[in-house]
Amino acid sequence: MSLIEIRNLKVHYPIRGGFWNRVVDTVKAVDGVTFDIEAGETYGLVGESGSGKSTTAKAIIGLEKATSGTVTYEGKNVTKAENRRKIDYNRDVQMIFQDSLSSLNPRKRIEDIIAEPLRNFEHLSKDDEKLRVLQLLDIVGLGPDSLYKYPHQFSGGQRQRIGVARAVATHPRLIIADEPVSALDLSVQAQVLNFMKRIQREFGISYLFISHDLGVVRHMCNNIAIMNRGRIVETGTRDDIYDHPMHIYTKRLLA
Ligand SMILES: Nc1ncnc2c1ncn2[C@@H]1O[C@H](COP(=O)(O)OP(=O)(O)OP(=O)(O)O)[C@@H](O)[C@H]1O
Repeated sequence: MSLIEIRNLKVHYPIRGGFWNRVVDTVKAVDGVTFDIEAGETYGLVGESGSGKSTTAKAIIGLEKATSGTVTYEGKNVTKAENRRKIDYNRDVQMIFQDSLSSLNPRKRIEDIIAEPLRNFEHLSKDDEKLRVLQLLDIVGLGPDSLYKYPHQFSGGQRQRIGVARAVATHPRLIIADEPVSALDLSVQAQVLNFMKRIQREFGISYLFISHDLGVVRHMCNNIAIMNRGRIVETGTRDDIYDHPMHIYTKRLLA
């Protein structure tokens, strides 16, 4: 059994228009996507802008409703919100976003931002909570003086580390990282990616790693799926995809 199994997942958006506001068309953002992620691996989801990567991620974590298909986590069907609530899914599966400035609440101090998932899922005393937040900051290489600062007081790379600290706060099994380094300078990208790898080794986390950047994916991922127009057109190991691409779309991406 894999950690998570995605089967024939579809997310279709109705487009409404005209005087009666009827459904005039549908956007098939995700149109029948199937893949598995094993415990401890980094699974890459690659494709151009608009191919449906983010929508796939949101449907897996429950930010977007699946039109059809299933998501099975440790053998349990978590496609519906009520089933996700029954097990620890919302604690076990966390997300890191591309744009840390808009995904971190600008009015909250770093202490509160990182403590938020702890407050939702664990009921720690004030002292224990602060200790955990300090440990998490330390893990991502930030000092105790960060506690009382606000997101805008950090660089993009530091903010991404704060996003990583928040994501690992509840000891998740899977982190969905949607273009986690795309907004960063090359030198800072490497730093954040190496952090993510270290945390993966230390905590035994799996990643669903979403990117349009094939260099970054090659550095990070064991298995890769290539997405185009809402569908997966090719899957394989890193070597399969980079050394022997089969699909014309994959060849084009690599070129
Ligand atoms: N709420 C929505 N309503 C209608 N269409 C949507 C909605 N969200 C996404 N789409 C469309 O679904 C398609 C897939 O979008 P998605 O954001 O998943 O792609 P992506 O591969 O993640 O691209 P990017 O890297 O640019 O975010 C796009 O054509 C997009 O315009």
